[in-house]
Amino acid sequence: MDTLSTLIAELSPQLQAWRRDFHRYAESGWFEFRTATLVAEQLDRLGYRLQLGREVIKADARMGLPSAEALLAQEQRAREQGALEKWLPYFSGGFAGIVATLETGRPGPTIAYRVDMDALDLDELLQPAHLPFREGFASCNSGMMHACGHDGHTAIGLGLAHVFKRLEAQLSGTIKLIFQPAEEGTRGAKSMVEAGVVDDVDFFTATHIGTGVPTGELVCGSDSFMATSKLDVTFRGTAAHAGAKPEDGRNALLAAAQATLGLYAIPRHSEGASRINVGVLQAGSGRNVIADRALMKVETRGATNEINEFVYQQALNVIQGAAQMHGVTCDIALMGAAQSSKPTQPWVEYIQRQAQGISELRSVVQRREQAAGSEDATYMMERVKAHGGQASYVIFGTELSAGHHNEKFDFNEQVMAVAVKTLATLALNLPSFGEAR
Ligand SMILES: O=C(O)C[C@H](NC(=O)Cc1c[nH]c2ccccc12)C(=O)O
Repeated sequence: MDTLSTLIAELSPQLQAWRRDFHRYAESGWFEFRTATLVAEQLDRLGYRLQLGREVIKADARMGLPSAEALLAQEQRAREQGALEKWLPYFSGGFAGIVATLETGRPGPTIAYRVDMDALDLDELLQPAHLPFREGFASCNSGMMHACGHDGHTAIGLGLAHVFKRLEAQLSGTIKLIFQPAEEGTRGAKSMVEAGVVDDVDFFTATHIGTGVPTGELVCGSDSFMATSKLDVTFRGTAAHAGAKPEDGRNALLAAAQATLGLYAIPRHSEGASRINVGVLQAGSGRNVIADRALMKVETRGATNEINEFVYQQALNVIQGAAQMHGVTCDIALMGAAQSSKPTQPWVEYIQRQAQGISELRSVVQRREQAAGSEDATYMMERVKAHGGQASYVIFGTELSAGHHNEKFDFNEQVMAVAVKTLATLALNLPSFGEAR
């Protein structure tokens, strides 16, 4: 066995232990306080140069930030669950982002890896049929569950940190490990980009596990993420007696209902796919009261930024029009956004060549069209590309016990070792980038 394989074999139980710990203490977007302190501690012990919190997250570029009270309550919850006091102040207030840098001292490019750390707003299934429950690592935080594999991504990031440190003598240039908060709802990446974390990156790779890709398969360039905008809309009207004085009311419920139908009537676009979804609609307070308040959670998507922008602008018109129709006000808050992006071909081909040497991978696919999902890593990819760098988004296939964002979601943990091995190889062989195939 070569050194890398030996190292990975030694690391495997640790990958599982990290993953299970993060899974058990699942933390939703902007609440990743405990997770981030444990990650920082590991990286610090290994000797990485750390940039934490506000240094890597631009405060006013954060989207969909929970209330200050919620952030404070969750920080306290994290403290009670073993968050490390030493690191907590850096992340306080919704700043759980980390960039760990390894300068090898030898000339060479900067290669960066991005993983995300957040859980979903979902209750995990607490029944013996579900392996995480059976084995005692189901989420102990109600309404928060790692149902998209980010617990595995975080463990993979730590695994890479260990491997690079052990094989430092074989590396050149600079390695950057980026641990991002709040990917769900596409809220966190932009704030890291605006803090400049990828401005010096020559080669960038974001990683996901699962997403329907079969076990043992690697997609080297996940294609065509949709641009997206996430909106919270609040309609405010006037409550009134529904029998005695309905004419005094200003009906927020009707405005929201009207807006919902209008949103789904936004035209398709000749140049590519688009999506609209009203995922939440809440209104009213009582049967005989004209509803004075309504909340809508909406998302738009488009195959290109332009198509998403078209849907988004139409959506604003529909919402404002519906509000005007019923004499109510509307507040529209942008809660998240992502761009469309495609990986750069030379980097995809390099990843493919490297992956062909990884015996654990049974199938290496150059590109795969995404099934109309979105990802805010696209902000990082586009920034790297704008500076002349190379970027891709890779997917390591793994068997799943249920689909992503489902309360029975779980993955085969062996995928983590395969991912660490493949991703580490990209940096170890980087001097061969650009060589003839
Ligand atoms: O827009 C978001 O909130 C991001 C979220 N992102 C993902 O779910 C990641 C993802 C992208 N494509 C797939 C396909 C299957 C599972 C997961 C994904 C989405 O598209 O709803």
